Amino acid sequence: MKAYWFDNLPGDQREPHDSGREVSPEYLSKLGILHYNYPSLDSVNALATSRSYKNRDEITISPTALGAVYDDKIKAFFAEHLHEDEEIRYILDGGGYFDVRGQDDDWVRIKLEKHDLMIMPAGIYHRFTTDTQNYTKAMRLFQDEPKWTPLNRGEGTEGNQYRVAYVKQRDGGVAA
Ligand SMILES: CSCCC(=O)/C(O)=C/O
Ligand SMILES: [Fe+2]
Repeated sequence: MKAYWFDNLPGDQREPHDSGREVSPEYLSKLGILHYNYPSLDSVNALATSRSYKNRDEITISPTALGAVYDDKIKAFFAEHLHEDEEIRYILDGGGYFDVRGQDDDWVRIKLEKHDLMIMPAGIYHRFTTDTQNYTKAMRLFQDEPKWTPLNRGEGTEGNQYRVAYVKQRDGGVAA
């Protein structure tokens, strides 16, 4: 895993877009992002149990696996959105980038590789893309229903109760 500020330059979303400015694990944890490297599924299972996760699935995101819909799929994942539940993503093979919004609304890019596991809080604005390998195989762990439900930013998300609670927690309990 490596985290850095996104460079905001135009170009293919799958390129690194590395500004050269690293983001520390402390800052990520302030945003509510936790990261582990788990070579064994035993650790993933233990974490899932400790956080009461009930469901999981596996997804392969590649032109071979998805065929003609690959481009549409990575466009959909790259639209800025939030989820109303905490989510765990565990990279089984390949890699990819999660971009999450920092406190000043700038993008932090998180590069995930095989055996990286990330916990993302409910309410954080984010997006995902494959990298230039065009191959991500991931386990998605869900606290409840095994459903990927994105709420795109701007469609009433500012007043969403999970968004409001997330911002309050992130900013130390002081409403913005
Ligand atoms: C790498 S898992 C697929 C993407 C995903 O689950 C998600 O929530 C993108 O924002
Ligand atoms: Fe998402």
